[in-house]
Amino acid sequence: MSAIIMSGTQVAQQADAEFQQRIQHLKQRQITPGLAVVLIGDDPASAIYVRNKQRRAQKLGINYQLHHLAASVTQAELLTLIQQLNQDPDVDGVMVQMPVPPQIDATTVMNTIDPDKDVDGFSVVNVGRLWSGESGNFPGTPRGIMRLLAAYQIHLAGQQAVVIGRSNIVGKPMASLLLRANATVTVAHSKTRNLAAIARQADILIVAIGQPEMITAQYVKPGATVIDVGMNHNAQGKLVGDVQFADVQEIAGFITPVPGGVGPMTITGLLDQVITLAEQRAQRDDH
Ligand SMILES: Nc1nc2c(c(=O)[nH]1)N[C@@H](CN(C=O)c1ccc(C(=O)N[C@@H](CCC(=O)O)C(=O)O)cc1)CN2
Repeated sequence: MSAIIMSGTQVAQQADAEFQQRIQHLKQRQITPGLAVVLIGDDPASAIYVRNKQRRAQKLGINYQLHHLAASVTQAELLTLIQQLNQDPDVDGVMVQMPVPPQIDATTVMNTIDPDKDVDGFSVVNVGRLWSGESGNFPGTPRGIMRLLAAYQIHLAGQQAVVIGRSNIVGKPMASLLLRANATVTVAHSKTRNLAAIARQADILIVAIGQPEMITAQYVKPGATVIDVGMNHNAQGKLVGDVQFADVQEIAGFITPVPGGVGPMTITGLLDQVITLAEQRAQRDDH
């Protein structure tokens, strides 16, 4: 039997309907959520992702600022811009699109963004909040995946979850959010031995390794939920995930497609976070 396909596109549309209502409430109180995105250089994939964010944010009535900087921008120039955005009362969330060019130290940049405007949740303050179970800003992709799992009523408590990939953007925060939802979590990576055997234990398998179509049916337990975070171009130039979709959909219970799976949910996770920050601003105004 073929897996149920988890449509990020559809769940993102449903989320936008909820976001519209939340934004309407804010606007009744003269507050418009504000998002500032900093894009450095001309990486074609980043340009597509930023355009997708802009389209959705503007459709919802979010005040969207794009700061497109030259690939040669200096670290000092970038930090000056971030400090200006930190001070701007109309900006609720600030993010710098990754990856950044080699002269930029991404860690310093992330930790220069005010933690309460760090909409990506990449700063050490928000990473600490995430792992210590506090509320804070958490990265968009794992947040979006949690919403997608909830939309398809995938039970998490007590389930075996295996996250393949240990990046700060996806793997580590994903593991933390699954742990917070009471899943039993294993994080595997490029040095993991017997990867297929470990992956086959998963009721929920999250794959974020950046290796086109590496995960075949032999890595998947029958009936498992498979979430593919990969976004790669294969030899024919086609956009594919880290999972061999045609092969794995024959064995999985649920599976995300690429495109139309995790990508739209990443933007949903981000927009949810921006609106939440604007709601917090409204609460502060009340006091
Ligand atoms: N500062 C950040 N940088 C990056 C993040 C992030 O969360 N914060 N994540 C990724 C890129 N990303 C968000 O920024 C992102 C990736 C993919 C999509 C998306 O809409 N994908 C579409 C396909 C798009 C295409 O045609 O290529 C889909 O999957 O359907 C949106 C955002 C790295 N950088």
